[in-house]
Amino acid sequence: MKSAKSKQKLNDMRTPARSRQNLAQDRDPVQVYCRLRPMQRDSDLPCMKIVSPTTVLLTPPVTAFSYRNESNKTMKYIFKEVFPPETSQQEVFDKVAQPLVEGLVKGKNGLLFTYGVTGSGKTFTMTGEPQNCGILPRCLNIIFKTINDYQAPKYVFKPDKMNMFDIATEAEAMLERQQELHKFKSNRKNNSNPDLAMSSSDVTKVEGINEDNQYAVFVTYVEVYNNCVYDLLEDSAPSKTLPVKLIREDGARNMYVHGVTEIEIKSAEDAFDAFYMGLKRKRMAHTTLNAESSRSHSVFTIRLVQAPLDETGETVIHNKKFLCISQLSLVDLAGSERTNRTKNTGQRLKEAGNINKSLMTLRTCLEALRENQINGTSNMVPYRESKITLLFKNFFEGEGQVRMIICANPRAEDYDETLQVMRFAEMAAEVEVAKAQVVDIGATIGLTSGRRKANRLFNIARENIARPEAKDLELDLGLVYSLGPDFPSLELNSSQAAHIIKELMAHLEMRISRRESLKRSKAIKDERLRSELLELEKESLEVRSENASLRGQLAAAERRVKALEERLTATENASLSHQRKLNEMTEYTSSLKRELQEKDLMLSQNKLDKEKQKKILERKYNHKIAAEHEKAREINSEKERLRNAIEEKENRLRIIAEALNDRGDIVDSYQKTDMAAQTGREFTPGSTPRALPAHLLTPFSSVPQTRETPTSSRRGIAVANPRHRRSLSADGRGWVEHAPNNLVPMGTVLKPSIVNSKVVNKLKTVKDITNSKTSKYCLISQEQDTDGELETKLYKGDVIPTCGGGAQVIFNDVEMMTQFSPTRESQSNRSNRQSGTTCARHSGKRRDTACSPPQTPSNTSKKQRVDDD
Ligand SMILES: Nc1ncnc2c1ncn2[C@@H]1O[C@H](COP(=O)(O)OP(=O)(O)OP(=O)(O)O)[C@@H](O)[C@H]1O
Repeated sequence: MKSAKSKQKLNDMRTPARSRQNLAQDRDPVQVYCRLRPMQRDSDLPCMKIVSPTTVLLTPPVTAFSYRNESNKTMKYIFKEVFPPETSQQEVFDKVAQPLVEGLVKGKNGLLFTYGVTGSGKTFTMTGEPQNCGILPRCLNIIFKTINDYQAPKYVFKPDKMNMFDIATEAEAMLERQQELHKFKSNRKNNSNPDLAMSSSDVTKVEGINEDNQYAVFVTYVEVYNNCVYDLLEDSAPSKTLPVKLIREDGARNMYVHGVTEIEIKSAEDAFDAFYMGLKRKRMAHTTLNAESSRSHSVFTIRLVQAPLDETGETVIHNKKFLCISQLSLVDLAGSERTNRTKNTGQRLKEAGNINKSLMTLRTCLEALRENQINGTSNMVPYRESKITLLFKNFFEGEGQVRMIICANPRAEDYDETLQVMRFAEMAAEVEVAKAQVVDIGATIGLTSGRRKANRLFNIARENIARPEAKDLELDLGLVYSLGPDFPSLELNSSQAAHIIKELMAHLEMRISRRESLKRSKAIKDERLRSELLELEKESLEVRSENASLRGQLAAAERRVKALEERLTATENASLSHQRKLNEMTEYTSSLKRELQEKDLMLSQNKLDKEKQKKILERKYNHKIAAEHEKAREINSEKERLRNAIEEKENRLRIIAEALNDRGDIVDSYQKTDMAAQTGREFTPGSTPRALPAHLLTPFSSVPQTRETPTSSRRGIAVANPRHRRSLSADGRGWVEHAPNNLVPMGTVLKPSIVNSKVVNKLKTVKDITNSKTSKYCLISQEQDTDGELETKLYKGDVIPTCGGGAQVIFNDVEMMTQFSPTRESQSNRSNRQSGTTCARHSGKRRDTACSPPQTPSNTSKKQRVDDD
């Protein structure tokens, strides 16, 4: 029984180039070469110059975009080697690709890709032209030249569709070969392009092949077009669209194209057939820059399967664990291009976008790898963002050799794109890849080397012995089972009979003893053989039972794998649709974001406008408030002034009232006389009294009392003097007289006469009060008192505009006019008087009513002004 350690060792040997995250391993940088193509026209100006076998200078022409935008310096780029335009295809192959083929044969993985601007010679370098073939045909030629003598019969190794290989028995392989022969005869297709093939005499072998192994070559050819993988070797009608293939990870964490057609190739010609068939399917499109431009990345992969021969050196060991699979991927990347220069539109523009995006992802991946390697970080490398990088993942994370040929067109016209390519190359050269280890599996499992050679010699010898002319050959067969030389002559003659018999006896004795010893040896060997056979039988039984249980496990595992595969396919489909949805949502989100940004912009603009308006309004408001304050101050000072005036008047009135009380009886006669004297006629009802002294006619009068006049209130009231109308009613400001409809007409001089007023019976709209003309408000009401006398009240106030645009009325005056019937007995001490009208004004809390007894005839109204606070 093998230990787990030795099993692991075998596993490692089986896949020498599988991914291993052993960072401590030796590493090699990605080797970057540069190949300049010849100039197309004599008139073309160059922008590149080779200054040494490893260095080129890149000088910006004045027409270049970068000339204007960046410092127009000449840049120096160093490569592993720079190939001038005159370098032959063979030279490029020898320097770049042959070491990769050597590695392939020794079991190492290799990746070679051509990178450059469209039309720079990538396809020329990779594929070449008729009679001047490129790297790919040369690789195929040299591989077959090298392994030709060591190839396994066809169909011994069979792809298991999961990136691994099964080993068939010789009989199974033969059956398949016969079936293929039958099929081949019935529908033979010729895909080959003789021009692409090379004469095998031109080719040399590579060194380092292990002669104790058997080899088989398999090829796949896929293209990555618009970030989808297509199988170019798929057996389908050329007119049919190829299905998209998925990239998966196998058990050893290697990426592979699931379900890709992997063709076993037995000669370089077969390989060209396959390649040419794929080439025909490759999408080509015309662009303005290059008439035969590749619109997709194409990946041609050569897988070399090798298995050690058994100890006889005759057949391979039928154990998958001992298989060594190495691959060489030759990648012709689509050209990077500036879309505005190619003038592509529609589908071509989309292709260009996808090409540039995948190249950008390749660049990003290499940058991330380099960062991780330099800084010891383990940042995620975005392999999954593009199919081409996902497919290359193993090369960068596992072991192997990665080489890149930067193809450049030295003409000045291409400078801007070439500059980007050079920067990419500079960066890629700093990425390191782990070195692959070479392992001889046969030696590891205890097989001696030279088995194939020994077997060949043995076969030659056997053939030679079988030949008739070989009977004379003296063969040293070593220790063989023989009883010795032939019997001596048995012819007896008398003279020598005794001697002959003696000789014969000796010979027989020798033969007998020899036979005995051979019998003993045979018995020992029989015994040994028996025991070995028993041992083998036992082992065989164990193996058979183990085999049976393994078969059961395998069947279960296969069922599981199938179920998992189905689930995986479903998940991948779902993932694809999710990815599509995600893309749509991302697009939608970004459009929403754009909208949001626009709205944000508008909002901030509005906000700014509003803030501006707010500031203007604030300024206006502050002015208004200041004006209001000013007005309030004015009103207060006016109030103060009026209060003082009222107090003064009150004092005077008090004095007058006191005087009137004291001299009540004098007044009548004095008044009559005085009035008669002034008017020169009799006082009649309805006439206007005019002759009262000025200081008594009005409380506002400032005329001093020069002579002794009675200070009776009766004398002081300007009952009939129209000049002494109530000042507030006649101040000429805009009034609103708000009076009921059915106001009893007074028709006397005491009727409130308010100039510049507007009479309304009903306040219909706010504008009745809130307008620029109205500043005073007077509400008139009439009612009968308990004695049935008519009482008219005038509530007066100031109309003050409010901040909100309305108005408030501050009542500050009440004027009352009461009509006394001449026939009614007054309860007061003036009850003997016939009739009269009193007038009172109220304001604030204090109500100070003083009704003078009527001095005038009954139809004359009498007005008295009582000023309050
Ligand atoms: N080193 C060279 N020597 C001679 N001719 C060359 C060389 N390199 C390129 N050419 C010619 O230039 C033309 C364009 O080359 P090619 O098709 O290889 O470009 P490309 O980089 O593969 O373009 P694309 O990316 O568009 O496929 C071809 O006709 C080819 O023959």
